[in-house]
Amino acid sequence: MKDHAMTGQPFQPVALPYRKVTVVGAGSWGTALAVVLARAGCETTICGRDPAIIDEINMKSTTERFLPGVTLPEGLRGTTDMPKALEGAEAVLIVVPSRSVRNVARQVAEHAPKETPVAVCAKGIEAETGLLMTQVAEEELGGRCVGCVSGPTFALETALGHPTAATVAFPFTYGDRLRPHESPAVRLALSLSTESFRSYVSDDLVGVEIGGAVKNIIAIACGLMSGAGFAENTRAALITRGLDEMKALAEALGGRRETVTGLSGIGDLSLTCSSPTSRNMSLGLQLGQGTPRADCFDGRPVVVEGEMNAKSVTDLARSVNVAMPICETVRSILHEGADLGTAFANLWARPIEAEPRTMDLSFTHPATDKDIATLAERIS
Ligand SMILES: NC(=O)C1=CN([C@@H]2O[C@H](COP(=O)(O)OP(=O)(O)OC[C@H]3O[C@@H](n4cnc5c(N)ncnc54)[C@H](O)[C@@H]3O)[C@@H](O)[C@H]2O)C=CC1
Ligand SMILES: O=C(CO)COP(=O)(O)O
Repeated sequence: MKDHAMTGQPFQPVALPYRKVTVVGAGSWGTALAVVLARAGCETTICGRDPAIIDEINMKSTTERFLPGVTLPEGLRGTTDMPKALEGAEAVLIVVPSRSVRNVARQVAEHAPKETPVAVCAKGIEAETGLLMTQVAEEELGGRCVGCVSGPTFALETALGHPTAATVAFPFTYGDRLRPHESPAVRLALSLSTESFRSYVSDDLVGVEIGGAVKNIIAIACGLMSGAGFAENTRAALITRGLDEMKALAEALGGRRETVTGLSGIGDLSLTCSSPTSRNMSLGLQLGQGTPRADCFDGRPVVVEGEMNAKSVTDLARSVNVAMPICETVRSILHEGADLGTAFANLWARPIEAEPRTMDLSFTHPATDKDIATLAERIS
């Protein structure tokens, strides 16, 4: 690195924030991210498919369904016209539920400038393919640079300006063309920087995305157990062992262990497993209390990523021989008709294992069928 001619200090390369960004997806998280971008001084367009929501954003600067009580920044404009929204965009954020990412990425590919980087902000694994969201988007986006934004970020708190931090992940190198300071991660992190929103950068897309996909399932597990009447010991055990499942899957897929201890891993896991604000935790709580699935959230359709992802994540884990007993338990309850009490009693009665799991040891658990039945009875 060259020294600065005047000061003799090492020359620091300058990265510039993106100045014109389009957010595709006008739900809670898309709008909250658009709020951050607009507050950071970025020319921000939000592209949604529901004209009533977009009219409310443009005419009243509110979106009561998604961010109740928030006044949106004046500069934030909404549209349902995707080609217009993507015209001249320097960066694009795709913020729709994971099951819609492929479809939306395909539309973005048609209309966004060829060089525009795209960050996917959904948390999940594609059911049909087992691909990460960035891999799904990459398949559709014709060579554009693809990354993601993830972290412990409840949308409403973010939009209300509560101090929040997230990780922006993109590749740092492209062959020998890009250097870290030229990565879209740094430029987007600068665009996502305000007095209350702090961005970190990473090039470990696998580690970041596995964190986001797995934490939702563990949050459902925590909700189920809290709803069934158990307390903090149980939740702490599920969070800690859930982190171990996250770490094992991330590493098996080529992610880095230290990423899992960052914002997108333990950060998001601890947030989502600790608060009924989380839709995933809340679904678990309601089911654990015995509410029928159709009556959860008063019958409103709500995005609960962990529900479908309990299946896609465990399918992926099975394909790479990673044991994820908590996620498997949630899957068995949500998708295979397992009884909540019996499933959790069996989870607790698994053979004794070593911590960390890299030590390959296991012993038979002394619990008898009667012990398991007694615990199952307490949970049901
Ligand atoms: N709400 C939150 O606090 C956070 C959510 N996320 C993630 O962001 C993703 C989106 O979640 P939310 O915004 O909360 O959901 P939401 O339910 O609030 O909004 C989803 C939006 O996506 C739109 N959409 C769905 N399918 C579409 C399609 N095919 N084309 C165009 N628009 C489509 C819907 O119309 C809706 O506006 C999820 O993967 C979630 O896990 C991530 C961080 C925080
Ligand atoms: O991802 C989130 C916070 O980081 C939002 O969690 P829920 O989808 O469970 O509400």
